[in-house]
Amino acid sequence: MKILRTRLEVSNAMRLERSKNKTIGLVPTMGALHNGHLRIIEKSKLYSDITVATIYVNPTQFNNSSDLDNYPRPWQTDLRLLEVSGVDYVFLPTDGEMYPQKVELKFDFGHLETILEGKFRPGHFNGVGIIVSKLFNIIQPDHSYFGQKDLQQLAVIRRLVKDLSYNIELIKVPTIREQSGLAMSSRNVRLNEEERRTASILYTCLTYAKDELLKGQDWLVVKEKVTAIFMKEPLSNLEYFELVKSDTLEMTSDLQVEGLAICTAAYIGDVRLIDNMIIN
Ligand SMILES: Nc1ncnc2c1ncn2[C@@H]1O[C@H](COP(=O)(O)OP(=O)(O)OP(=O)(O)O)[C@@H](O)[C@H]1O
Ligand SMILES: CC(C)(CO)[C@@H](O)C(=O)[O-]
Ligand code: BAL
Repeated sequence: MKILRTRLEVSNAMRLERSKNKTIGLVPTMGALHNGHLRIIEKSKLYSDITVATIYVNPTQFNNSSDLDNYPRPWQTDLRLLEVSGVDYVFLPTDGEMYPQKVELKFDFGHLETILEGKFRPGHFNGVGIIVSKLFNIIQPDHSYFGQKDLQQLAVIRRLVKDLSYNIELIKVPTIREQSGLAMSSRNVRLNEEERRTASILYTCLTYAKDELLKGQDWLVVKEKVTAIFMKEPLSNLEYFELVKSDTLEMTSDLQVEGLAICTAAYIGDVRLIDNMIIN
């Protein structure tokens, strides 16, 4: 595994691989790697000839400075995990390398900016759009891999690829969970034991709601019951629990729509977690 720290090192390495007719798979991450990331890398290794993982905690996508300060950064462990998982290259840039100057560019992702994560994390998707475009431009991958856990992020990036005519195939990897159902997430390391037990409430409510909807229960009734479950749990604070179209993320309450998902975000203690579940 080669560690690349500058844009120049990346473009030289990628030029070499392309001259050998290798396809390039990009796995963007913010580090603090877990089995969700490792599953994405496995998928890339199966489908792309060369796998490039990136580790960069992108400041422009954080709408909350204490979230940025507290984001875990166990780089040495991450590098060991990447080495063992057989990644070919890891790009580990500094802030100066990614942002040699302040970016004032603004994306407009339409309704995706005003609902769910877009609504609760103002500016977040603009920052994601900026960093993902930069990574696409620097690495120029054939394929890029993203987790289903960040379903709205995937919809944003799908739009970015279309709107900016990137010739990149996006590949979605299903959510990997702990035994309790809790979706693996780098922020889980900030949960204490009691919070970690409580955090499975997201998965429990998603599966409960899915079962109820599949039995034909009305969405608004289900949502009210789930809200009541969260209200009874003092360590939790529900931000949203919404039924959406899984490709565009538009909100709906129409169970006849094909391709539905439920998306949720909640604080457990002071850690904000997100999750989602495909319904049909
Ligand atoms: N449990 C998971 N299963 C599958 N993919 C995941 C999972 N968790 C994260 N990913 C994906 O890994 C990629 C990198 O995500 P990131 O480094 O932000 O990790 P994270 O666990 O989502 O961290 P956090 O949610 O705390 O920011 C993204 O495409 C994300 O969707
Ligand atoms: C795609 C990403 C690496 C961009 O910083 C981040 O949003 C993430 O880890 O999901
Ligand atoms: N995994 C999503 C990145 C973020 O929460 O900022």
